[in-house]
Amino acid sequence: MTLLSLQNVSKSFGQLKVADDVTFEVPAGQALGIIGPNGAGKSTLFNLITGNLRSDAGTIRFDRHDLTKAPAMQRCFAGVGRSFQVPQPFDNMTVFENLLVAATHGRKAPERDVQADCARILGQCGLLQAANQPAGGLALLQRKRLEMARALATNPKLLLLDEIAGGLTEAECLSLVDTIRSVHARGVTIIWIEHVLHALTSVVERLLVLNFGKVIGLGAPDDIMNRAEVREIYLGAGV
Ligand SMILES: Nc1ncnc2c1ncn2[C@@H]1O[C@H](COP(=O)(O)OP(=O)(O)OP(=O)(O)O)[C@@H](O)[C@H]1O
Repeated sequence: MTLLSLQNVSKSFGQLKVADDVTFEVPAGQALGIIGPNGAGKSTLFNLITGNLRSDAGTIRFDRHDLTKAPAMQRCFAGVGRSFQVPQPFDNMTVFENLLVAATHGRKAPERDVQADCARILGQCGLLQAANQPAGGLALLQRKRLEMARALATNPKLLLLDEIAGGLTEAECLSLVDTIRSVHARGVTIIWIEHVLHALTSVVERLLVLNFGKVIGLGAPDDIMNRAEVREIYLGAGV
């Protein structure tokens, strides 16, 4: 079953076309990676899927519903969850309280109904020890984990991860990859924008390449990375 489908989606900022006739589908249960140079329009694509930005043209369908014109909150209720490139937790709240806020608002559910699930998500994301610490005191890896945990607290069918491995050491990155794998193994569909390629390709089943807002490749990671056009655009001429 197709969970997410974009048909001919376009978006411009003035003269700059950041999504150019983008069409692709993501089957339920799959993990898709998105790569492309800086400024290619990757985060903008997430903003179009989540409703933080409205597309100029095209159709966005999710879980059999047309969400093209739906506001961000409605898409969250429908099951679209996301992490942001720069984590922005509520610094003065504890880690657990951060999850409760995401769960109660993201699911429209009373606190008593989401507490147990928030505790489970803390465990899954390796944050149980930090549950009662203020989020503002967390180191980068834990902030990234909290960013993902907050998205999971909304109970998403589709989880969008925006450069969640950026800035981590190799060991931190590998531990985060393990967590992402465990989330995927529970059946959550994932779209992951990432520059850390080895982390990305160790999780995703397909790669989509964006350049100047256009999809220039979509397929198995090995096939995509072996294409001359992709290597030139993404890794630099002559690679
Ligand atoms: N709200 C906005 N108004 C005007 N231009 C914008 C806006 N948001 C993004 N842009 C521009 O759109 C282009 C695509 O930005 P976007 O953040 O989607 O790229 P990206 O592929 O995610 O890049 P990176 O890998 O550096 O995160 C960039 O040139 C950016 O400066």
